[in-house]
Amino acid sequence: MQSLNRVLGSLKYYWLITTGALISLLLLTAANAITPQLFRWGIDQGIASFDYQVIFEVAGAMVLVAIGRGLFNFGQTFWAEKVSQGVAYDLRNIIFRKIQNLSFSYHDQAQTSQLLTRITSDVEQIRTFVGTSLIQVVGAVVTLITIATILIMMNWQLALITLGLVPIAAMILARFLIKNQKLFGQVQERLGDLNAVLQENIFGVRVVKAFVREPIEMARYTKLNDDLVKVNMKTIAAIRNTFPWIFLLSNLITVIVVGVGGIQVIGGTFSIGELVAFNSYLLFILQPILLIGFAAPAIAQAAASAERVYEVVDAEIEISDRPHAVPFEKCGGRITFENVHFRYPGATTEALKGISFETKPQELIAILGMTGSGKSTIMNLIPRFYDVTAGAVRIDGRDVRDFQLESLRSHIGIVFQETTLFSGTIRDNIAYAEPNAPLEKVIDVAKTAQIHDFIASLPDGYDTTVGERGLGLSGGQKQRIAIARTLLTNYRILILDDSTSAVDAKTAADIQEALDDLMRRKTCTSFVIAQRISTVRNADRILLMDKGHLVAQGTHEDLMRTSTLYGSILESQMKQPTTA
Ligand SMILES: Nc1ncnc2c1ncn2[C@@H]1O[C@H](COP(=O)(O)OP(=O)(O)OP(=O)(O)O)[C@@H](O)[C@H]1O
Repeated sequence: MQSLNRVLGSLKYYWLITTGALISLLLLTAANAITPQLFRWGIDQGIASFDYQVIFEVAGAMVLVAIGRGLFNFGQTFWAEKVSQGVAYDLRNIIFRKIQNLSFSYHDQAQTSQLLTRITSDVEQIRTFVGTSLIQVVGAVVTLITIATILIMMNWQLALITLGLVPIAAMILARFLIKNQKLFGQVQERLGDLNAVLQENIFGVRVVKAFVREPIEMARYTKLNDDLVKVNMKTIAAIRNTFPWIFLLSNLITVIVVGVGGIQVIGGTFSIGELVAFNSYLLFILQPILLIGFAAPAIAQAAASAERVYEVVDAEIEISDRPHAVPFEKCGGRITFENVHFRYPGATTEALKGISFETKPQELIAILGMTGSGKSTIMNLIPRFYDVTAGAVRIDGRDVRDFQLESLRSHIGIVFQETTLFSGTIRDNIAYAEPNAPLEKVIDVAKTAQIHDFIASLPDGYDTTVGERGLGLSGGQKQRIAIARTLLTNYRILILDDSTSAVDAKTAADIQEALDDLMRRKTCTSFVIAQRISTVRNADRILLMDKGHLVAQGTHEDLMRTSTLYGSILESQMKQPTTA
C-alpha cells in the first residue's frame, strides 16, 4: 500500500487536472442526488395536484440535470484518464532512464522479460488504477455519504432498513475478495508464464526450428493457455456465485421499502413522491458498493504492480560519479592494474585474482588465454562497467573511480564480443555515437573495418535497412559494422574484445593490419583480446591469462621461450590451420 501512496503522491504534478476531475465528480454526485428529488417534486406537486406548470418545470429541470450529468461524467472520466496517461508516461520514462543508468551487475541478474513486464503491464495496471479504480472508489464513497445523509433526512426509519444493506453487502463482497484474492493473482501469474514462453519462442524461433521442437513448444504453450482459461473460468464462477446474492438482497430491501413506505403513505406520514424518490436512491446505494467491490481486486493488483515498478526505480546504481570526480581529458597511456581482485556479484569465486601490470604510452596490448580465464573481465574494469573488489585500476596514476563516468566512457572505444546492432540503416548503426558524422567519415571507418566494399555492393548502400539485432547480416558483417561504429567515436583507449571471431582469418588479418596502424596513431593505449595467436603476434606485449591469474607477459617471442601454456595454445592452433 505504501507504493500506492507513492503513486497518489505523483498526482501532485497534475494537481490542476486532478482538481478538475474531483470537481466534476462532486457535481456529478450532486446531479445524481437531485434527480430523485425532481421525481418527488413532479409527483407530489405536479401529478398529484394536476399542475401542468410544475410538470413542465420538472421535465425541463430533468433535461438540464441529465445534460449536466453527461457533461460532468465526461469531465470526470476525461480528466481522470488524462492524469492516468500522464502518470503512466512519467513512470515509463523514469524506468527507461533508470534501466539506462543501472550498472551491468543489475542487468546480469535481472530477467529481460521481467523488466519488459514492469515497463508495460505493471505500468498499465497503475494507469488503470489512477484512471478508473481511484475515481470509482472516491466517487463511491462520496455518493454513499451523500445519499445516506439524504435518506436519513427524508425518513430515518426507512433509511435504517436501507442502510442495513450496506454492511451486509460489504460483508458478502469482503468474503468474496478474501476468498478469491489468490485467484485474481493467479490470473496475472498464468498470463506472465504464457508471455514468457511466447517471448522465448519469438527470440529463439531459429533454435526451435533447428531442433524440430515446434510440436513440443506448441504443446507447452497450449497447456499454459489452458491453465489461463481454467483460472479465468474459476474467477467467473466465483463472481457468478456471489453477485446474485447481493442483487437478491437489494430486491428484498426494495420489497421492504415499498411495503413499509406504502403503509406510511396510506397512513399519510410519507408522500408517494417521497416513496418514489426514496426507491430511486436505493440504486445509488447499491451501485457504490458494487463499484468498490469491483475496484478492490484492481487496486490490490495495482499495489503489487506499483511495488514491482518502484523496485526498479529504487534499485541502487552501484556505479556512479564520486563527489569530486574529474573529467577525463588527457590520456598519457599509462594504465595500471594494481593487485586487482574481482568477483562478480553473486559469484562464489573470484574472476580475477591479484592482477598487476602497467601499460606504456601507445602500447598495443594483447590478452590471450583459455575461455573463461578472465580476459573480458579485465577489460570491463577500465570503463568501470564493474568496480574492482580489491586493488585499483589507474589511468596515468588516477584511479578510474575518480573520473566522471560519462567522460571516461566516451573516451574508451570498445567493441564487444557479442555484437548488438539496432534497427535502422547501416549508416545509422555506424554513426550511433556520432549521429551527425558526415558520410565521408562513415565510409572511412567502414573501410578500416573492411566492410565498405560489402556495403557499397548493396543496392541501397549505406542506406540499407537492417532489422532488429542486425537481422539480414552475417555474424562477421555485423562484427565489422560494430568495429566501424567504435572507430567513429572520440576514443583515446581502444578495446577490441574478440571482435573478429566471426570473420574469416584473411579478413581478420586485414582488419588487424589496418587497425594496428590506427591504434598506434590515434590511441594512447589499445587492447586486443583474441583467441587466435596470429591476431596478436604483432602486439607490443601479450598478457597471458589462466583461471583469473596473469601467468605470463611479454612479446610473442618471449612467451614462446618462457611459457609452456603459450606454447601449448600455439601448438593446438597450429594443428587447426583453419582457425589460425
Ligand atoms: N556477468 C557475470 N556474472 C558472473 N560471472 C561471470 C560474468 N561474466 C563472466 N563471469 C565468469 O567470470 C569468469 C571470467 O569470464 P570472462 O568473460 O572474463 O572470460 P574470458 O576469458 O573473456 O572468456 P571467453 O574467451 O570465453 O570470452 C568466467 O568463469 C565466467 O563464468
